[in-house]
Amino acid sequence: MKPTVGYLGPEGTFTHEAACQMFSDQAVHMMPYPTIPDVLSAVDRGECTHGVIPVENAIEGAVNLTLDWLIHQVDVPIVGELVHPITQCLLVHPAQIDGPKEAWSRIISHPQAVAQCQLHLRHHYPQAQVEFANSTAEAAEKVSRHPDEAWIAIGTRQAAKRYGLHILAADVQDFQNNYTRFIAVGAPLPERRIPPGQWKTSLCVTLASDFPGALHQVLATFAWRKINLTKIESRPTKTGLGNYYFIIDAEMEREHVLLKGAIAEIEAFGCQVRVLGSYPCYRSQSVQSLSR
Ligand SMILES: O=C(O)C(=O)C[C@]1(C(=O)O)C=C[C@@H](O)C=C1
Repeated sequence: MKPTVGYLGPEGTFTHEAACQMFSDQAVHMMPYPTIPDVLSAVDRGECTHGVIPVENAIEGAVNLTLDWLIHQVDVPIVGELVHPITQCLLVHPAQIDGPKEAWSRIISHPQAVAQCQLHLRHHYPQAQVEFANSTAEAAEKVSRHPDEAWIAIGTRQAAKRYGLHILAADVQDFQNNYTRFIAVGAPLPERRIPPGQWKTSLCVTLASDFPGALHQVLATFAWRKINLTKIESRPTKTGLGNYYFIIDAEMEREHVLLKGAIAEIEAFGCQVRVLGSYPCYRSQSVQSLSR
């Protein structure tokens, strides 16, 4: 049976681009879901073998919804990562392109996309109201259904094609080098033709309470073994003010003797460690040929 890959849809999202890249070497069934929790729940209850969701953006930082759902709501391992370039485009209905710049009344997109372009939007469209959507492609699809409205969606070039929209401006994010890290969750990823750039293990560490210097101690455990950490993020445990988990990404396989030793040492001084996944990391090749 073909693997089923759930992703944050509809077709034409950045997540869709990332999912097509991750599974470009094999026949899979692509299944769009309207929200990140829907993707994760579908994998958790076995409706999909895999799920692809965003986890971190170079401009806006962590996608908290993804982290919180992985920690609190589901038990699905991270099995792969893809770093994918993000080019934000302003997409409008072809019936509206001749109007004056001041006439654009609404800008619709995913909150992450709006945040990545906020300076551009303030400068060029200060009059426009912002409306949030579940994804950039959902916004594009909405604009396509309203030919009489002077609305702008922020999204992908692929969404312009799929929903018959005109690209008013491309590359409108406020900073160049805009990349998003996407993760695959669920069953192990089939081997890809291109070798991974690196291997990471994501850990969720709960510090021992009333232990001065606990975080320092945790970090020292990695430092003296020379284990490279690529990210550390704190998220509330949701049990009270000031209580946090630390999500730590280490550049090493879970089975490596040094990482096993580090985890054992952290647990020995009273902290809890949950392995969220140990996985290969890839970079996007090209986003031109996305046809699934
Ligand atoms: O809405 C989309 O197109 C998505 O894939 C979501 C998402 C995100 O949540 O970060 C993905 C990449 C971009 O950073 C903007 C939006």
